[in-house]
Amino acid sequence: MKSQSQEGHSVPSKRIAIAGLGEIGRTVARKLAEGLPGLALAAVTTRDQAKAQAWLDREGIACPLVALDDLPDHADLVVECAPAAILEQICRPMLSAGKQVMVLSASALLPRPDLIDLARAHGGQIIVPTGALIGFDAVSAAAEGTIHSVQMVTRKPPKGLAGAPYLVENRISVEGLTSALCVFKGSARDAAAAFPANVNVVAALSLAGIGPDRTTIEIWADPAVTRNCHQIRVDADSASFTMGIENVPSENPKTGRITALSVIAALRKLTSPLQVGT
Ligand SMILES: NC(=O)C1=CN([C@@H]2O[C@H](COP(=O)(O)OP(=O)(O)OC[C@H]3O[C@@H](n4cnc5c(N)ncnc54)[C@H](O)[C@@H]3O)[C@@H](O)[C@H]2O)C=CC1
Ligand SMILES: O=C([O-])CC(=O)C(=O)O
Repeated sequence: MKSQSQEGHSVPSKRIAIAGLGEIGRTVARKLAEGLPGLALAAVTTRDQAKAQAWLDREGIACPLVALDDLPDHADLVVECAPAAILEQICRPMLSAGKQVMVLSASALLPRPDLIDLARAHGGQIIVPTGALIGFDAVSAAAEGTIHSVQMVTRKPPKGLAGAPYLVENRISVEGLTSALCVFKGSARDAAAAFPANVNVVAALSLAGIGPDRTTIEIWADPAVTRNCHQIRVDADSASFTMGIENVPSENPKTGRITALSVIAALRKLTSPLQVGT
């Protein structure tokens, strides 16, 4: 696969595969198929092959469907946008082959620091995009100095939290709420285990800043909000700042629409002659 450089030379494209053709995967696949400079959609891996093939045909996208283990043969970078449960299956073969994985299921990364060791040992790389959050530029800059605290408050419409393991195990119902209910307060590490598909954002934030044990979060099920709202307060020796984002939910109520766009922006940066932001 080749693409044209600005001088008109033909240069090999970076081959991108997508693992998980759901809300994020479909948007990213569409964009790659339309064209992103220096990047080529090289493969897709998904659970339901027939459904995925039907979608690719409808979209007019020609792209092989491959098995998880075969991803390293097809791609230089895999965008992991699949259920957290298969993070390891996606990362291990790619990282062992010295390749890159863009990880969206950041919650599943926290209990698996060995994947970072694997990347280090083989010259691979895990990239965690800002995803549904904001301000990792400032947080990672502040982390070069001393960050005293990172506190986050998340408010989601109840259906954006329904079914989370912590709610099920503790028999906390968020159905029919008439006022906001604080369903969790604790560390990013515990939140990621308790709400693995709902607050990947705090896992990613903790990796950008002071780690999963010192980053704290409150999670509210709030019937008064229609968006996935995140407020962050950082206190550091270089700056104090507060940041907020109100994400429009996608067809998957747990996932903000901006997430796939963050992936596309991060992919674009990989080959861009101009990079803005940390
Ligand atoms: N870091 C962040 O800011 C954010 C992370 N996320 C996370 O990103 C991931 C993807 O999110 P969505 O696209 O909204 O989820 P989704 O549920 O819409 O899509 C996941 C897709 O993976 C597919 N899948 C299931 N088993 C598979 C397998 N064995 N192999 C390949 N594909 C398989 C499913 O069929 C589905 O199409 C989730 O883990 C989600 O929690 C979501 C939003 C923000
Ligand atoms: O972090 C997540 O998994 C999703 C999220 O909160 C959002 O999209 O706003």
